[in-house]
Amino acid sequence: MTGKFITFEGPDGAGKTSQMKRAAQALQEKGYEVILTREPGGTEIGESIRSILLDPQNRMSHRTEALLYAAARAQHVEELILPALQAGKVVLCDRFADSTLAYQGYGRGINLNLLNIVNSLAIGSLKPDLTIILDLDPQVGLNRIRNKRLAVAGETEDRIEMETVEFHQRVREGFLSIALQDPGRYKIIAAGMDEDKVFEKVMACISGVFS
Ligand SMILES: Nc1ncnc2c1ncn2[C@@H]1O[C@H](COP(=O)(O)OP(=O)(O)O)[C@@H](O)[C@H]1O
Ligand SMILES: Cc1cn([C@H]2C[C@H](O)[C@@H](COP(=O)(O)OP(=O)(O)O)O2)c(=O)[nH]c1=O
Repeated sequence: MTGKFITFEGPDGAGKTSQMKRAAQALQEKGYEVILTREPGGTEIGESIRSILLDPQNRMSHRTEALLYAAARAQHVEELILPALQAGKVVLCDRFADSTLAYQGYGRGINLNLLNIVNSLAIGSLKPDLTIILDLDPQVGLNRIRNKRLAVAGETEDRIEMETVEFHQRVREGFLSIALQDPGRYKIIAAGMDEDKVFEKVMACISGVFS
C-alpha cells in the first residue's frame, strides 16, 4: 500500500468538512492525487445507507444504527478507499471507524468490544496513517450547524444532530478517550479558534505523515 489514509473526526460542526477541503487543495498544489470522501457515504450504496441513517423520520434501534454505519463503511473501504490507496493516492476521509466508537459506543452505550469487532469486519486490517480530531464544545458545533442551516432554506437537523447535548458531550469525551490509546496516530486540535489558525495546525499534522 503506497498511499496515505488520513481521517478527520470530532463532534458535529467542528469544522471537518471546511478543513478537509482546504487540506485537499493544499496537497493537490504540492502534486499529490487526493480523494476527498466521507462516512457514511463515499459510494452509491453508502450514500443510500446515509439517507436512511440521517432521516429524522426513522425510529431506529441502536444496534441497527451501528450495523448500518458499518455496512456503509465496508462498501466504502472495498470500493473506494483500498483501490485509491493501492494507486498511491492520498485519501482524506470525513469520519471513519472512530465515529462508530464515539457515537454508537460512548454516545449510545453499545459495548466497545462489540463495536471493535463490527469495525474490524468492515475494515479488515486497514488503519489510518493519521486521525485528526477537531475538538470543540458540542453546543458551539451545533450552533454553527444551526446557523449554516438557517442560510439554506428548507434544511433541517438530521437524526443524529437532533440528539441531546448530553449525548453530544459523551461523544466528545469519547473521542478524547479514544485518542489517548494511540497518541502516535491521533492528533487533537482545538477547533474553537478561527479557521485559518485551525488550518495551520491541520497542515502541521498532515506534514508529519509525509516526512
Ligand atoms: N473555526 C471555525 N470558526 C467558526 N465557524 C467555523 C469554523 N470552522 C467551520 N465553521 C463553520 O461551521 C459550520 C460547520 O462547519 P463544517 O466544516 O461543515 O463542520 P463539520 O463538517 O465538522 O460538521 C460551517 O458553516 C462552517 O463555515
Ligand atoms: C461515520 C459515523 C457517523 N456518525 C454520525 C455523526 C454525524 O452526526 C452523522 C453524519 O456525519 P457528518 O455528515 O460527518 O456530520 P457533521 O458534518 O454534522 O459532523 O453521522 C455516527 O453516529 N457513527 C458513525 O460511524
